[in-house]
Amino acid sequence: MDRLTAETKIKELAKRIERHNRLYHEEDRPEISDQEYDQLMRELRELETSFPDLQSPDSPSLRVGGEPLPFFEKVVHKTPMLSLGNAFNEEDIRDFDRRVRQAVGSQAVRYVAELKIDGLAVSLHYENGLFVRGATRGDGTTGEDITQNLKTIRSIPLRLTKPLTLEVRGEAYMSKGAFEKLNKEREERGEALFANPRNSAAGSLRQLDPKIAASRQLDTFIYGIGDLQGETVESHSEGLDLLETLGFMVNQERRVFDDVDELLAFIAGWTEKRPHLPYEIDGMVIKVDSYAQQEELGFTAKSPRWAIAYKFPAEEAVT
Ligand SMILES: NC(=O)c1cnc(N)c2cc(Br)sc12
Repeated sequence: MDRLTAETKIKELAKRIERHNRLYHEEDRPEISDQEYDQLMRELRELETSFPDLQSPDSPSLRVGGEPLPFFEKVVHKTPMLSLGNAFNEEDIRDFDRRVRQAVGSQAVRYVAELKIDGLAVSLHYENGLFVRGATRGDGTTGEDITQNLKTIRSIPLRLTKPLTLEVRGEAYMSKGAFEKLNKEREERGEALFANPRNSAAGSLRQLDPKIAASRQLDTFIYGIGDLQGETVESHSEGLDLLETLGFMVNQERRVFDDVDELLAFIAGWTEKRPHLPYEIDGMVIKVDSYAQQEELGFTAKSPRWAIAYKFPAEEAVT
């Protein structure tokens, strides 16, 4: 096949596969069988193998994973990935609020409260709207390059809706349902079981063979901007809205609060509702919304003064 024909065929196959992905994953109304879908993917991968420079950086073939890596490269994060101070009760949250208000003086303070997803923290780097590198948190400064594994997660966009250069942070996780299904399959194969969804997500993403990550139902919630070129946002909630517009999966259970009592009621509410979520959370994250106030508050040696993690008490084991 000549190059021009191959280029046309690759574009046509990618378009068809993306349409069937949407029909299957988003609309739950597949039009072709798994075998027919696999055949389309085989044709695309064969052409991309014959003409590697014709593989688009957002090709659907990247979702199934390529060859295993010999090892993971190290990645230095553009800005360090945070670790958060912890709060364990209402008084700790009120102390946090008092410290914040003392530091910002008479200014009004708005908080954003979000669910603290129990998964594996990841950093995703995009250049001109294309996903180019993804890494684990590691020690907060240096992580492992798990780009090929992350490209198999469908909720991670390979191409953003705008050609921006930015670095975002989030959590890769496995839902409770996917975790139960995976462990059932492993039990039937006589394999060791994963202890919990977080371990299974971390274990899946730290495999050198990306086909393993591709075979696991992993998902993401993106919750932070590490570096942003070409756009300005003034607050964390505005940043989350931008992330959603760009095509990232941003958790909907977020709320802004101007009053600490309402914030505490929201936290109490999720303590009750937590077992009914389809994914595991281990607490709530409360952040000062205004970036200007975050700047003013700064960091301690370990973590930001403008955020705190409220940790839920350990869930009683379900007997
Ligand atoms: N929404 C958030 O900020 C959030 C959610 N889930 C998490 N596991 C974490 C961890 C840090 Br550090 S922030 C954060």
